[in-house]
Amino acid sequence: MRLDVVSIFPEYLAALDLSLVGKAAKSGLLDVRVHDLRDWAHDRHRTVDDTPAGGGAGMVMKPEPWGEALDAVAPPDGPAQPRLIVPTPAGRPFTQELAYELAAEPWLAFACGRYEGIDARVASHAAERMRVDEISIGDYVLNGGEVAVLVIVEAVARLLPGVIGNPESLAEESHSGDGLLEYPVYTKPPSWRGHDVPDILLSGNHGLIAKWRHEESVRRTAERRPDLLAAWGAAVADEDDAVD
Ligand SMILES: NCc1ccc(-c2ccccc2)nc1
Repeated sequence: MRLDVVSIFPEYLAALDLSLVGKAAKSGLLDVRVHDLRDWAHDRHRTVDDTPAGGGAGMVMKPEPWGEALDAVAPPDGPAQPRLIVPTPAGRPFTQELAYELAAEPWLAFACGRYEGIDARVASHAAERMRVDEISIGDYVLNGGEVAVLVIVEAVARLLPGVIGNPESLAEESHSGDGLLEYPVYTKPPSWRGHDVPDILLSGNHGLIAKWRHEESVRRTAERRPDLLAAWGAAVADEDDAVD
């Protein structure tokens, strides 16, 4: 997979050289290219923003540098086009399902907005030649899209074959397998500062351990994410109906 990121703070994306994503890049599983939007701002001050049309507070990112940047990253007459991801509070929610969808793409490009956002014509013009997804990683406002890109890239990269050591661990995670939150995990020592590992986990009875873990997932989901529990309950009911 090729990943391009365009930002006015390219150094923010240095984290992509670390850990899991960094290893995937070094092993050739990922081809990560970070670009400075100001390389396509040609005035003396390399200006990338201007006042909002219609007035209002803050500044908006100008379309011209973005248009040139996207043309340079993904030439319009090129053999292929990337799927363009634009992190924004106004986007559709980023989910594990969408992470799997993006992990199947050969080429992703990320546009990191700053200020009040990017002139809307950048996305609509790009959509004339590439798929454009405006994506939100949650209902809060950041100062820019870079942090969201790090979140999306990590969630996607770890799904790529060969990136994480044990693919089996993907199945038991929260938001992956059965739609419930993950059960609590423990390791040694059996007792630590007066807190003990639940006895069942030391019993060696794998059937009872699996039952306890499922019950803990259901308990946690009910406590923290009743929305997910409702969806899980409906899915289980559908499965039961299908079997009947
Ligand atoms: N859903 C998280 C998120 C993503 C992007 C932004 C953002 C803020 C300012 C400018 C451009 C993007 N804020 C929140």
